[in-house]
Amino acid sequence: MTWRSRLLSPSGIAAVIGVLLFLFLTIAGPVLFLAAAETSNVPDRLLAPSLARPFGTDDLGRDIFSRVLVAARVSILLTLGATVVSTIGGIAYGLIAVILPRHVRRLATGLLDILLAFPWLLMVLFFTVIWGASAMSAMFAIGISGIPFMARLVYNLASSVSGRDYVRAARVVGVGPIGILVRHILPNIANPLFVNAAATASVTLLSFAGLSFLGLGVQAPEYDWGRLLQDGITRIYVNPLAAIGPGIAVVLAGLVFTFVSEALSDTRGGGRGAVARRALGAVAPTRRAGMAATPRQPLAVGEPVAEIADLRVAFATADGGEVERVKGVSLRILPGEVVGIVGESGSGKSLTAMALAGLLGPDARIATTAHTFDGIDMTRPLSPVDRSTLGVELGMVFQDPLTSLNPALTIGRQLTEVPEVHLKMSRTDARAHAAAALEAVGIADAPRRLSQYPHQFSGGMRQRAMIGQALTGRPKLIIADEPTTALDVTVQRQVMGVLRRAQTDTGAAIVFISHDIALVSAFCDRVLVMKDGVVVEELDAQRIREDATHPYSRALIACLPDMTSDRTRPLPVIPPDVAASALAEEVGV
Ligand SMILES: Nc1ncnc2c1ncn2[C@@H]1O[C@H](COP(=O)(O)OP(=O)(O)OP(=O)(O)O)[C@@H](O)[C@H]1O
Repeated sequence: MTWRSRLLSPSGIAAVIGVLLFLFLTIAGPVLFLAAAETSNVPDRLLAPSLARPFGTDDLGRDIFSRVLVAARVSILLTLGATVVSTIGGIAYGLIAVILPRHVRRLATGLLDILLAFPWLLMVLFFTVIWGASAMSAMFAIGISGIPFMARLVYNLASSVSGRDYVRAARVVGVGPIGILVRHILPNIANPLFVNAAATASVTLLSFAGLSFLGLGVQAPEYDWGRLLQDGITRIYVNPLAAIGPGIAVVLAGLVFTFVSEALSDTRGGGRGAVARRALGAVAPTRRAGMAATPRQPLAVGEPVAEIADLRVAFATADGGEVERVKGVSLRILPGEVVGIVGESGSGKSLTAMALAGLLGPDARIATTAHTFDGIDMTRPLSPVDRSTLGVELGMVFQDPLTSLNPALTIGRQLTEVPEVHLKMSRTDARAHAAAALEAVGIADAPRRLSQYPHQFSGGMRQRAMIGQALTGRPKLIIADEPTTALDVTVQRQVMGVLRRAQTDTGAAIVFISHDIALVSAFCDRVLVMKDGVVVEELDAQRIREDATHPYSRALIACLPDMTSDRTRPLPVIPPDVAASALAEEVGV
């Protein structure tokens, strides 16, 4: 839903009217109503409600309605102040916790959990008692007591985003932790944070009213709605409106905060986009001292563009052990070569490809005897120059472009990153370059499309935009991890055509991962068949039917229908037990 349609919805209109009303009261209330609110007029004391004085007068003859209007400024400013304290504190704590090393992070989240288990109101009372009863100390007490809740929310949201493909991809091209947080994580969690902050504001308002009512908030002669409530409660049986009036103000302001929170929720590209735009300056390749760039030399004839030898990838198990998911895979990709990897789900295809790109997370335990990309030794810590080379020469196309394109940034912003940051182009040149890349993958009206967000693209267009992103550099290798699995057959053909054209235009090598052995053999030069973390067979793509000898490869091929297949019969399936025992014999695992 766009901002426009949100604002025109009933809750949007209510939010706008409410915000304008309370804004007016905050600015003009004390100017317009101060005289009636604060001038004592003893002959008029304790008057009953009337048209002229809707809530009656207090024991000094002051108009209670005017006092409620004047109190709006203090009540709302204190509420906003406390909300800002808890929001900023929570965002800072939550985001810093996400980038801490694992053990310190556990401590930080453990502390949060302890604070969250502690009753919130007790914490507020604790701080107000320590700092003394005043409006400011109440504001900080409420604000600080709200930090753990906000920090937990930020931490959870940021953790869920930090594992996304686009964050991993940003890491590999050298965006530092602060850049990742500000540019890729914060914009994607900003929307729920805004919503939560607005919703928290109504609770904060009630807390202020409560504290002032208890005599721990705003002190006389100052007054907010809570204090007025306290003054009126003593006469509740004589003049109920003296207490109900300030209560109505609290309820109305709370409703406005709730409407604002509803209007903020579910808007795309607005709140998040705004934060993203403000954050654009945060993109910078990480500079690490003491790391020499690998000297750049053209590849010798026959030298692979990427190579990984005896790759083993393991993960820790809950019982403290380790489970190996990739068991000694070796892969050598020559310039311009198209290599397919097929295998059942969980056979280790993606792990192998991610390891090749240096994109596996810190939870993966990786061992290799050699790992190079275009002459860069990937087993060493990479220098900023190496990372820049990777950003320009390595393209990734993932299965789900919705998780690999950053939803908070326009397509243009994402496609100009490599030309601007790594190819050092000016913003205008980078945009023209990105538009050309979009056109190269068959997206019409590219300049306009660059200003759109990923959700405004169809699935096939998003996938083509991902391929276009790879083309904005000078790709030597494109890793396409099941790029067509989520697409229907027609769109699948278009995307395969675009990938093929990208390969012939740039001369890049491609590693193409799929479950679909027919698709892989039609597209690739060579096919690796994987099962249970092992490459069980390597075949010439043109001759897989003739050359396949391994039982698992033969079983995969047997599942393919051909001109002689009886279409009235169900397709054969690979019996798991038979295949497993045959494999055990074959590969000795
Ligand atoms: N971060 C992780 N932690 C623990 N196990 C993991 C992790 N990532 C992958 N695995 C496991 O490693 C195995 C291989 O995963 P991988 O993603 O390479 O499979 P795949 O062959 O690409 O499968 P699919 O075709 O379904 O994507 C799977 O059993 C998976 O559960």
